[in-house]
Amino acid sequence: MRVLVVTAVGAEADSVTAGLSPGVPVTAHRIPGGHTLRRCPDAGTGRGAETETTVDVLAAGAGPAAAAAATATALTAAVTAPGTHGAPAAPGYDLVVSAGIGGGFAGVAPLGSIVVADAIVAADLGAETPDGHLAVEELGFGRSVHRPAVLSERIAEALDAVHAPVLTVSTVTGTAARAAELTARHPRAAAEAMEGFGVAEAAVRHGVPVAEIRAVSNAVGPRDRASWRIGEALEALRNAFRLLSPVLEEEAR
Ligand SMILES: O=C(O)c1cccc(C(=O)CC[C@H]2O[C@@H](n3cnc4c(=O)[nH]cnc43)[C@H](O)[C@@H]2O)c1
Repeated sequence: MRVLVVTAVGAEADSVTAGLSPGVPVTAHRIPGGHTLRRCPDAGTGRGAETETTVDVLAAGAGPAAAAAATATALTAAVTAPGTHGAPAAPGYDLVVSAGIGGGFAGVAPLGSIVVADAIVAADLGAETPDGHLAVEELGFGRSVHRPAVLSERIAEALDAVHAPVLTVSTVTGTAARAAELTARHPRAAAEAMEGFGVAEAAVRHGVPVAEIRAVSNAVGPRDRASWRIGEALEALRNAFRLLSPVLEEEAR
């Protein structure tokens, strides 16, 4: 099984690789666009396992556009032989995972908890009107929701995670009013982050199932950067990927 994990920043990618391949050196592979894939060989139980699970981890940059561009590049690179254009040369990825830290909605996802998306929602894609936000579906073009891989439910269970919608925003929520507006529009939302929908757009266009896993570093609401618990969230992310390993291995059988 081949899995691509896309984070925003290097610190998140470090947590993912540490959880998947503790103590095992990862190798670096350059792909177009100036990106580097960190390859975790034998992720999963590895060492003597019957099947091979290879996970590539990519720090794509922050925001949905950077995430979509880098994910599409990695997905294309996986099936394209060097020096050719469009010739399938290798089996591509079986799963793409958007992962990192995120904001948690009050009463649903506390600091340090893990959220696995049951919907990946572009919460600010649409139009603002005097009567409120209109999603692109209501405007008659595009889509604002991607449904994650069926495997997400199993992942949520294994990670003891909240299984609920994760919103993708281009601007981190910084007021109680904005948090309330998002909650009114998406009452089941558990977390917000900035990349999931971009990763999903690329994955869906390549026909690859997608999942999103977030470790909660801060509450969604009035901006208070001093209260962000990034270290704890990165540790929760590492543990989540430790728990994910056997799920991937089981899926590969
Ligand atoms: O400063 C650091 O050490 C550090 C380490 C790891 C990650 C960061 C980031 O700033 C990551 C940015 C990334 O985090 C997501 N995020 C986190 N909280 C929220 C939020 O409340 N609303 C939206 N996004 C959030 C987001 O995906 C960013 O790309 C720093």
